[in-house]
Amino acid sequence: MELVRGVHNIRDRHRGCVLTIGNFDGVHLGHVEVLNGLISDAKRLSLPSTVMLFEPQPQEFFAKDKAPARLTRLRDKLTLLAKIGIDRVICIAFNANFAKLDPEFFVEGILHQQLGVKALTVGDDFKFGANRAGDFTLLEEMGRKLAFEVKNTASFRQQNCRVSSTAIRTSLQNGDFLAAQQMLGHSYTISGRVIHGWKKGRELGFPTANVALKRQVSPLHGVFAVSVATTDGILRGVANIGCKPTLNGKKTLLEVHLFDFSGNLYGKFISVEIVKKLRDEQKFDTLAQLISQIEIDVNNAKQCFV
Ligand SMILES: Cc1cc2nc3c(=O)[nH]c(=O)nc-3n(C[C@H](O)[C@H](O)[C@H](O)COP(=O)(O)O)c2cc1C
Ligand SMILES: Nc1ncnc2c1ncn2[C@@H]1O[C@H](COP(=O)(O)OP(=O)(O)O)[C@@H](O)[C@H]1O
Repeated sequence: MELVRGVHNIRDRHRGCVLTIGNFDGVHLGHVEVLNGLISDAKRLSLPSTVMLFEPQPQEFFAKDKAPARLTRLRDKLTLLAKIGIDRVICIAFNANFAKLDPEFFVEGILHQQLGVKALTVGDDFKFGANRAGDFTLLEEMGRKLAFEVKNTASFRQQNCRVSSTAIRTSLQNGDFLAAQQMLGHSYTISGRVIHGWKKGRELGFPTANVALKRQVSPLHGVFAVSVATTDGILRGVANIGCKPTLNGKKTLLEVHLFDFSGNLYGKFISVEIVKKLRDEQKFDTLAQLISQIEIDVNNAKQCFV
């Protein structure tokens, strides 16, 4: 799969494609439905299936810290899109200039002239351009004028509910990982590089691999049983997503203590699959109390895997 970063990197050889546009946060089953339609159109027209996505996601650009927590960071979106069989991703830097683009210019200048779109698929609620003034009706009109097909995909539903990133976040927040997994079509994982922490974990007897959450502010908080993909294979463990109030921490981190492991993970990329919530994070009066509780957490997490 080819990745094109930014409008300025679109070249003549990218002209002629079948396109869909969106955030694809989670790359859930609703997205997969759209993407499979895109791939079959691409085959029919013998053109590359192309996904245009935005980084940061527009809501993150506008609402900053108040934007909803992300389900998947760009790297994981790209892995999932490649697995589905998408040929090309165009990742647009969503900034103040892009947000100001006139909807007609976006369609005529970028989609038509630069990308030579022959078929465009968008979700049923797609809005675009300055003030979200562009909509499906405008796309249809411009498609007729500029000779490209326009398709609107109906909502993908499960048990009478529309599968959406919001519904998945809600399931995760309610601790219903099974429902989240059913909507995602894959398990919920948080991934990232292991960074240095306060080196307190080893003193407490529970070293923890710390993952910075960056854009993927977690929709989850608390202590969880986890299954972790590392370069040493799949390992099990227990994780805390929180700011460690007992040590007066401020920043939310994902910290994982792996069972039966004593290697060095700094700088390595790990994917943490959340299996079950064990409890909420707590502020303890003493470190001894925290250690006793983590011992209980370890036992409870191990029970999840028997
Ligand atoms: C299973 C588990 C549960 C934890 N629960 C809490 C908690 O309830 N409250 C808290 O303040 N810190 C909690 N922590 C975080 C520890 O305080 C933290 O791992 C420790 O301070 C080490 O930090 P470091 O990796 O930066 O050295 C937990 C850690 C783990 C592994
Ligand atoms: N069982 C284990 N689980 C997690 N990390 C481990 C384990 N054993 C060793 N490590 C290593 O130790 C580091 C964590 O030790 P810790 O004292 O908590 O330091 P830090 O505060 O930098 O995270 C991890 O990043 C990893 O490289």
